Amino acid sequence: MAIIEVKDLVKEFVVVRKKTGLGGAVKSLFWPEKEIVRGVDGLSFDIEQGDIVGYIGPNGAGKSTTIKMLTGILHPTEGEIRVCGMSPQKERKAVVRQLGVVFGQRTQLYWDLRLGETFELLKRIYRIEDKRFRETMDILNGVLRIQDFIDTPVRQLSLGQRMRGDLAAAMIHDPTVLFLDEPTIGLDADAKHAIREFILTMNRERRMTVVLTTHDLDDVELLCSQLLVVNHGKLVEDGPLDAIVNKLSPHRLLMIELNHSAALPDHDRARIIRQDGLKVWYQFDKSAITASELIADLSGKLPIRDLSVQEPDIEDAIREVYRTTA
Ligand SMILES: Nc1ncnc2c1ncn2[C@@H]1O[C@H](COP(=O)(O)OP(=O)(O)OP(=O)(O)O)[C@@H](O)[C@H]1O
Repeated sequence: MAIIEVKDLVKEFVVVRKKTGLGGAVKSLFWPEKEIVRGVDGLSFDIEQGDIVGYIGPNGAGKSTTIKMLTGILHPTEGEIRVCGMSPQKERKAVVRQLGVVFGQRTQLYWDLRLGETFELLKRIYRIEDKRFRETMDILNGVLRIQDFIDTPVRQLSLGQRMRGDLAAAMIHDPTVLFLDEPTIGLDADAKHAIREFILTMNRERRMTVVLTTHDLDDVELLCSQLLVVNHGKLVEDGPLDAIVNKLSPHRLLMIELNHSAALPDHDRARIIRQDGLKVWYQFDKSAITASELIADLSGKLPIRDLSVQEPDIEDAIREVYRTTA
């Protein structure tokens, strides 16, 4: 079942073009030159319940604008949105009750409260039963280790602790969909690991749908079952990461190191693209032959000392999507 449905979504912003110089500034004041910028330009997609979806694109692609419309903060210029079957604009309160939202760059915690007090406050605001609250806190403690700093005032938390606190706070009311905007930005390896584990755990244990905006392709690779790639406000790719990478880079490389020099056999579904001393590289199309079939074919004909299969670089593939849709 699609938990998020987006159809022909458009968001336009009216911006005033400032003119240079004093005369220009006066002109802009009295005769502002307005221009319409399309932050989101006809997006349509569905997100299924229980998926972890990477919503990615270069700077200015329209990611934050989309998330703001999905969470009811901004009103679309055109198009339709359904989140959990409701309109985030018309039924904002009911939709918000189903959502957890975390922006990596901004905290939603109460600066002057201790972290634990914040959780208690949220428990009361959302009227969460004691038992459910304790269960949620147990899961959160297990993955995010918030017990270590639960009595620390929010203003004294490090960035990594604060982010763990923000994620935990977004979970207290047991949301159906979690929106995460750059959740690992600026964090060390340990904190990133904890946050990724947290996302996977909540998705597994509570079947939570996660929409993740990130520039960190490790997040995408480690977490996302589906990708939506946007550029200039338009959807340019939609599908699993593997499928997108395969489409853009269908070739794989098999590197073989020989024990001693030997005649190199040709293969009808692979071709030699490089040779360096006792090393040789065969390029093959994954859809035509698997790596193990190719290795089996070559192993009887070549004195193989070592081998490795080289997968295409994900960063190169994504950069290629951005470049070709720029
Ligand atoms: N309030 C606004 N007023 C005018 N233009 C805006 C406004 N908000 C966004 N835009 C424009 O809409 C486009 C999309 O911006 P958005 O912030 O959604 O991009 P993004 O993909 O989130 O970028 P980033 O990765 O840099 O955060 C940009 O051209 C931006 O300048």
